[in-house]
Amino acid sequence: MINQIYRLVSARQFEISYKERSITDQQVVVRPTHLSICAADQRYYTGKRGEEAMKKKLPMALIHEGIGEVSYDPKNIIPVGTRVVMVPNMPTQEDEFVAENYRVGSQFRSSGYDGFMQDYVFLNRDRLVFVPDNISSPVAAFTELVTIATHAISRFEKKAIARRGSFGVWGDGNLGYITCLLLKYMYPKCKVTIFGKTQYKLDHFSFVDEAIFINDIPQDYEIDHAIECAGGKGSQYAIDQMIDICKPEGTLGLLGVSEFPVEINTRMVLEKGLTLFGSSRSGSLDFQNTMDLYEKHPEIPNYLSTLVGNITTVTTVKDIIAAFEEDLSRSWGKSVMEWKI
Ligand SMILES: NC(=O)C1=CN([C@@H]2O[C@H](COP(=O)(O)OP(=O)(O)OC[C@H]3O[C@@H](n4cnc5c(N)ncnc54)[C@H](OP(=O)(O)O)[C@@H]3O)[C@@H](O)[C@H]2O)C=CC1
Ligand SMILES: O=C(CO)[C@H](O)[C@H](O)COP(=O)(O)O
Ligand SMILES: [Zn+2]
Repeated sequence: MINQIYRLVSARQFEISYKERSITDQQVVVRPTHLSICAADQRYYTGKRGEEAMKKKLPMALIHEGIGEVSYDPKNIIPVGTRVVMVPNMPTQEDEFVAENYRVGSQFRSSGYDGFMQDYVFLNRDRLVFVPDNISSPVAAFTELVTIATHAISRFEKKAIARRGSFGVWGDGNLGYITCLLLKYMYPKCKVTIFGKTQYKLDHFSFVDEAIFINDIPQDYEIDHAIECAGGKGSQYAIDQMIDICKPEGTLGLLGVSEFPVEINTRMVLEKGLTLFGSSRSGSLDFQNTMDLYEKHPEIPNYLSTLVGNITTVTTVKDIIAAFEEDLSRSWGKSVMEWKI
């Protein structure tokens, strides 16, 4: 069959490519239905990803957050129409020690490999996760972003000292919201504090124990552990504060992506014996764990619906551009494309 792929060719410009795909018994064919825009897609769309990366990775279909409906399973196992989340990471080799999203050979859709902006996506069976009926499609669309927090918390669990009294999360946006929410459900006895910049954004974090403005942190304030979800230029400022107020032997998770290297106060990292860990992307297991968490705590997807910012129906390339532009102009929530092209 001929598949249509909607590729970014340069900043703010998409072109349709036609690719011949043969149907094999190895891959399930999925028709995307709801695609959600990530900050990483926006860095490519606006050209902020940097000249070298743009040159190396484009043309490329964007989007690595999305769900779809199974349109063909060569083994006839998954019924046509089944709603599935698509896992964007594609490992190419096994490693018993290194998680699939950190393996050198792994390929990630919308970062050097075509993302989900296609008529049909061909996926290995282990790259599909079923969506429970009670999860709305717009919320399910950004499951991948939720798995980023699931994955980071699972890494935290392996690295941190046993004290789990309090967490601080920096970044009053999508990832900060999700991370605070998961921490509240996974560590119900712990105090979770969001550190942010903007009152109306902080107002959304109704479930946290405390919200603090980054310019107004009380003197001698302390937390056990911290997670950075700010990204960009805000990362350095956030990491600085995290190092300052984290107790000795605390653990700092770094999730925000920055195009430029950031300075870190290593003297204080050493003095306090802090553990800093980076966490990027996620794997199939994180998707399944996230769905299990939704089933165990149906309040989580309810809270996540607060993040559905805008839904654009996409039937043309012009609509794709409109969705990306609208997303740039919005300061709260996720933008979802209802994929009807
Ligand atoms: N590690 C991974 O695998 C992944 C990383 N990311 C990255 O995580 C970051 C956040 O993504 P997302 O939540 O979607 O983006 P958002 O823009 O929704 O959130 C970032 C928020 O952090 C705020 N902020 C900026 N500086 C600070 C600071 N010093 N302290 C506290 N808050 C601050 C921003 O405010 P304002 O806008 O007013 O500056 C904004 O509200 C991005 O860099 C993104 O690329 C996303 C997905 C996966
Ligand atoms: O959003 C992400 C995962 O959900 C990552 O930030 C993204 O994969 C980074 O990719 P790139 O190196 O292409 O900017
Ligand atoms: Zn992303």
